[in-house]
Amino acid sequence: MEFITLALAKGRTAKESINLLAKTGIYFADVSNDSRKLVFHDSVNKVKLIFVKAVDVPTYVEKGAADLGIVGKDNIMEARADVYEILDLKLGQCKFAVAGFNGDPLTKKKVLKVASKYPTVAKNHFNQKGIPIDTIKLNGSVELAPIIGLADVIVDIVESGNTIRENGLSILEELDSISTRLIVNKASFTTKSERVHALIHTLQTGLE
Ligand SMILES: Nc1ncnc2c1ncn2[C@@H]1O[C@H](COP(=O)(O)OP(=O)(O)OP(=O)(O)O)[C@@H](O)[C@H]1O
Ligand SMILES: O=P(O)(O)OC[C@H]1O[C@H](OP(=O)(O)OP(=O)(O)O)[C@H](O)[C@@H]1O
Repeated sequence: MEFITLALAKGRTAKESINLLAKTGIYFADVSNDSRKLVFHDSVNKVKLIFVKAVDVPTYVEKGAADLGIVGKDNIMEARADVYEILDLKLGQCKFAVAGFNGDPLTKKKVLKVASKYPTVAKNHFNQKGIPIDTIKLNGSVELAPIIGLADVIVDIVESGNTIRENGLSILEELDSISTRLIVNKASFTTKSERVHALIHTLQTGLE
């Protein structure tokens, strides 16, 4: 039997994802927090696990470098990758929100300056509302942008709300709910149908 390749997002959801896989019997003996290793094998179930930066998982799966991927809905939406989104793994639950200073009307400015790690998501949202924006792509500490005057508002992830609160910002609009999803390469879904469906079924059972 050939190995099937699963791309797993590094970062805050990695440990829980690996625990979920282990619960279903897909087990990688040498995975450890301290290791810098990026490729692991479950030779019983013939699954090859590759550790990929979260933002890159949709690309690996769309291009067929991985048959399946485990990644946040935020990264799937931003990448607009042509993949199948199959399961909600219910990990990494948070939501997208527009945040800024309370009382700042969103439409006062001619062109709203929006800072985000997710410029495509931000553009889509404000396009739908007919509000013209300039996006400023940042890679972290996005909440700084309105404070420093780099942007009027941000589009970012909110979970506990602590980061927003502790930086004197408020949620101005709540957008999509986010959680970790299982995605599948479209060709693999057909050509490796048996293996892919078995893995989907295994994960589904683990979620129950
Ligand atoms: N505060 C949060 N609470 C819950 N889930 C979150 C939170 N922030 C991010 N996530 C989810 O976890 C995934 C991984 O987040 P993480 O911050 O580890 O990735 P990243 O932003 O790619 O990391 P890095 O900061 O190293 O670039 C995100 O894509 C998102 O789906
Ligand atoms: O509502 P909270 O529970 O405070 O979580 C939200 C924060 O978590 C994420 O940041 P992350 O920790 O990935 O740091 P970053 O600034 O480097 O993106 C996100 O971008 C928010 O800043």
